[in-house]
Amino acid sequence: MQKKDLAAQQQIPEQPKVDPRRLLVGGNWKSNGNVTFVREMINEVLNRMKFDEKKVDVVVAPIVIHIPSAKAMLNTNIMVCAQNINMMGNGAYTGEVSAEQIKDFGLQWVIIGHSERRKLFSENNEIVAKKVERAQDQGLNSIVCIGETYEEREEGLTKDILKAQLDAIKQSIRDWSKIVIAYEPVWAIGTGKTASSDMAAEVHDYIRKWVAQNCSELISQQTRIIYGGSVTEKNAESLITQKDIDGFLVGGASLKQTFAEIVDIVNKS
Ligand SMILES: O=C[C@H](O)COP(=O)(O)O
Repeated sequence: MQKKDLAAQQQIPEQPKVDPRRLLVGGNWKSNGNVTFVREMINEVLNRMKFDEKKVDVVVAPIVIHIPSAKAMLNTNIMVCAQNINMMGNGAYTGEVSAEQIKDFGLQWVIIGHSERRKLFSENNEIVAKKVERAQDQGLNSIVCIGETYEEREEGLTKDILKAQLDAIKQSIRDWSKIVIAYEPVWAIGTGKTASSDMAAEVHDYIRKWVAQNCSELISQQTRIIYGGSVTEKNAESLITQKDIDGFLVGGASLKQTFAEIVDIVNKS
């Protein structure tokens, strides 16, 4: 019997088509919080949020020892994300967590190349590229962070820096459906200085064009490019209404009730 006939006979419902460019809001908790924070934030904020999960993906990234309890406590429509993976895999690498272990634990998401890791832990473009390769090998969804410093922007180097960061990861990516690019201008992270919506729109347009030129027009239209850098409930609307901004990676505001307000704004956009 043909598959089609079998499906009709068994009345198998058609799988809903997921928009590859559905919106995404990530909460990056960085190295914040304790056991009580995780429990209260999840029970009192995250699990009370209402959003259309076909329209918006919501992920939260706790520190690694909080991942198991967060995963157990969170409603199923909110996914847990690792903040980092190593570039080597399993082995004698004290203190490191591999992409294999993240996948084995049942996570699907990881943040790679955050500017804090680039700056404080000397992760250069080559290391970021290796980590992206590891994540791709394990089929993990990667939120790959790129962005320029204040000095680089002042010197008019923003696009050169972004191009170098994107060029570096290009060879590591075999499956673009597992890649989200997070544009996070370093000068806007944790400073209260957000890129204006025009400024962010211009950079997101540049990134999308880079994807079109280096991969394909179709992939560029299906790739999520999110913004991060002092996103709050006050600026979220003006940013999310830009055509090339597909969501946010939120730091400070993801540690409180404001995260739910940001998710709500994105959900209603
Ligand atoms: O990963 C998140 C970004 O670093 C943004 O952090 P922020 O919202 O505290 O500026």
